[in-house]
Amino acid sequence: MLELTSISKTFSDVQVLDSLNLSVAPGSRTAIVGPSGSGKTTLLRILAGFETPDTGRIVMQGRTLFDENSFVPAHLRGIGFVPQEGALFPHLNVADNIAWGLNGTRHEKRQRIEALMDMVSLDRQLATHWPHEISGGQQQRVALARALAQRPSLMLLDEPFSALDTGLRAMTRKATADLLAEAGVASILVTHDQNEALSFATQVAVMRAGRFTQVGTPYEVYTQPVDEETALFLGDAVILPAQLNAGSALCALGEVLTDNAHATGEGRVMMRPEQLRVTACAAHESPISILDVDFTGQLSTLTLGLAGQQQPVILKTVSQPGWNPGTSVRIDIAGTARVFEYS
Ligand SMILES: Nc1ncnc2c1ncn2[C@@H]1O[C@H](COP(=O)(O)OP(=O)(O)OP(=O)(O)O)[C@@H](O)[C@H]1O
Repeated sequence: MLELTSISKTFSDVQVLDSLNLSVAPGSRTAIVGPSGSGKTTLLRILAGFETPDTGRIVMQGRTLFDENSFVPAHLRGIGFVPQEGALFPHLNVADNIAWGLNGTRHEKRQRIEALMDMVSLDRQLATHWPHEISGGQQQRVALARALAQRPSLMLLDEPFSALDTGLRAMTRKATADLLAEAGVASILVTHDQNEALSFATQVAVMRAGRFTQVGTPYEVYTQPVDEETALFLGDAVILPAQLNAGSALCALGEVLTDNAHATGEGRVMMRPEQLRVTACAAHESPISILDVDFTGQLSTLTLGLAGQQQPVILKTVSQPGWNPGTSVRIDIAGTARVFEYS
């Protein structure tokens, strides 16, 4: 439903977006994730029509929103926008915030406001409350209802959950994803939180310095990241030098199957912590030992000394009894390791 082609943008000689391409399917949820300053908000503002790209083309549902000859202004794009922290009008109550920009008679507006409040699971009694009288999660729902009031085909969400605390954040995120799915509205969420991106989206676009380094399903980008930086950005990873041998590799943790049947020679392999099972064993059974344990409850961070490797391996994993500095451990690897750069 949305096609971006070769979108570039420069601010005072600094290239902020560099030839971006992206397809968004009808009713799908895309997350754009990347470190601060990578250009996520600029892209969202370009899509909304608040900013103009230098070059490129934006087509939504067969209609060209931007190219060298055309520019459709923000209010005619049929795109909803939920900014960071909701940005409600403080001098309007909840109902008037939602009704902002709605046409129709008083009665029609009232019915629509109630339907929208039901849609985002807001108690109708809150209609007369002021933004400062409701919680952060409720404010986000009002902002969402206000954006949905325009019946958009596409919803843009700019870090909309960042001000909420962890539990409420996950709940609001899930409710928003469900709601958009039910309404059949495609959405693009911008976030620097990789867990949020993986959990919200059906498609994740990883952004770095104005480029998409990878676009794929959450599972693809997490398990098959294109490079080490992307791997580490999306979650914890153990990355080790290895001797590759067409489908397997020998690294400091032992022999491991790889996802690359062709790679041979020197290279590097990546494993996610959940692939590694650490079991205490007798000293003669393994050359790997625990140098340090940081117990934080469900998870512990282990610093492991590996024979033949100067750098210790840091591994965050589910806590087990009997882990102490000096304990020898065996590591069993599940699944395949991802191969990076090989000669
Ligand atoms: N109007 C502007 N004028 C000049 N530079 C700008 C403007 N808007 C953004 N930039 C610059 O463009 C770069 C990308 O900014 P952008 O806000 O898009 O990044 P971001 O990935 O959304 O970051 P964050 O996660 O911190 O919000 C930054 O270096 C920023 O300083």
